[in-house]
Amino acid sequence: MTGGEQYGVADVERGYRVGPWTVERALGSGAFGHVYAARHEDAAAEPARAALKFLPTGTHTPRQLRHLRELAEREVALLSRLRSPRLIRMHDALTVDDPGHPELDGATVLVLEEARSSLDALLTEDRTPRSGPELLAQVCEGLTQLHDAGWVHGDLKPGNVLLMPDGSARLGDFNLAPELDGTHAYAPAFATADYTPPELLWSEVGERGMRVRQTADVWAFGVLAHLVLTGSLPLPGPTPSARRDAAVRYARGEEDLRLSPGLPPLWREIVADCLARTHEERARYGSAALLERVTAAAAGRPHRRRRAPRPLLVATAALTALAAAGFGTLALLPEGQRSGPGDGRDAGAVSATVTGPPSSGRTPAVAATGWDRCAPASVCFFTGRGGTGEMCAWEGDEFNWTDGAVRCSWTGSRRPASVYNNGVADPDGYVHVVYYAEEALHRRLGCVEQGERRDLGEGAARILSHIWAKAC
Ligand SMILES: Nc1ncnc2c1ncn2[C@@H]1O[C@H](COP(=O)(O)OP(=O)(O)OP(=O)(O)O)[C@@H](O)[C@H]1O
Repeated sequence: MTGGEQYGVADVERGYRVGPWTVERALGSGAFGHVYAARHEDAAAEPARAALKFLPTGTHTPRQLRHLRELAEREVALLSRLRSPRLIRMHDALTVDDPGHPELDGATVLVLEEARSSLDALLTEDRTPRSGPELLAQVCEGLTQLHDAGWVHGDLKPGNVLLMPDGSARLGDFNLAPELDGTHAYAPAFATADYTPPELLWSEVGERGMRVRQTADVWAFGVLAHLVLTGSLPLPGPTPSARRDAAVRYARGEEDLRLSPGLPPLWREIVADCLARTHEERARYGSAALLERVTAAAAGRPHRRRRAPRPLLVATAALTALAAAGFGTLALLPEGQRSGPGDGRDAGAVSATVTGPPSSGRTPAVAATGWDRCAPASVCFFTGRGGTGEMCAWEGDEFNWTDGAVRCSWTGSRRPASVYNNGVADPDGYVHVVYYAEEALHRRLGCVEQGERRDLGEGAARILSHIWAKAC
């Protein structure tokens, strides 16, 4: 056996026995522990295999010893109290009783379910894995489970995201994870610089440790998401200390955050919100809200924000009555014209278009012309200039023009010639509209601000998707 790293335990040889477990091979090591694959002496035992994490003890100064004991206790406390699908499970915690090996004697050994690999290893093979979005959703689920139970992870990074034999992700490594005490928790000052939020980079470490909050994990998740989706860290600089300085300049408002252009549009606002400058800004999104947004982005659809409610039922009912009376679907028709019922045109766009809220005092769309056909809270695109011709309108979060509940049937053959953003105030500030030449928000063409009416020019390209945005 040889000595470990600064805080590590001694390396453990193949065949070493702890309780019923026999060490087979090394799986990985971190700043504090070495992890080994092991098999149970009873092949029929459940589980028959496990990962043994040896946490250090032994040859350290009393201060280091106390500190190391705390790390082990923290991880055991969390793992024995929390059982959630996205957190790695602990089957048992053992203590090595081996006076013949003083460097191991007394070490705490966590008997964990065995992962196949880690996100760190996956990113070494493939900088932007196809499974990235799905893994991020699972990581976010793990964080939410941890946060809901009142803990902070405190060291979220690729090495601490474990990949199971079925390819799914679970969070591991909880020796820095503190339990909340009110709004804060106290952790040892040992987080990884690239994943540490700016406010903790200059935070003081008191008697009880560093005061951390769950928004520290939200920042770390933003860094992780940027890395997994683009292959690069969000803050510039060739070394961790250069990136830490960049984080400080950013937090002071001296620099803007420049996210990689390779970051998919659906993820940009999520990552930007996770990497908001201050704890307060990040706290606006609890982890449950973050999970909703991340799950939607991982599924390739924008998050359905709660936009100002509109009486869609009323609109639809009014439309049904109009259709029954022979007026047909109106919004897709040239201005001022009607079609017969059952002409196969898109009713989804109509229901969001023809009828304004009763409180708006607008006349029904049958009488409306031009821009006025565009109901409040909607964005409307027209085949003619100045809001003339056929119109497609959306008020919700449907973003593809050729699939989903609201479709624009003429977009295959014609380009929009004008647009009106009749957006209303939105609690989250999503009032502008960015539009794209391709489905799924690819190839940005332009942006129309709240209240803006505009001709799109002769050469306007086809538009196939759009999204409500906080800024143009
Ligand atoms: N349950 C497990 N199954 C398989 N491999 C594991 C398991 N737990 C940890 N590992 C591997 O061992 C490495 C180190 O584990 P872990 O991160 O828990 O140790 P640590 O010393 O606390 O690390 P850190 O430096 O992140 O604090 C991980 O990156 C992973 O590769």
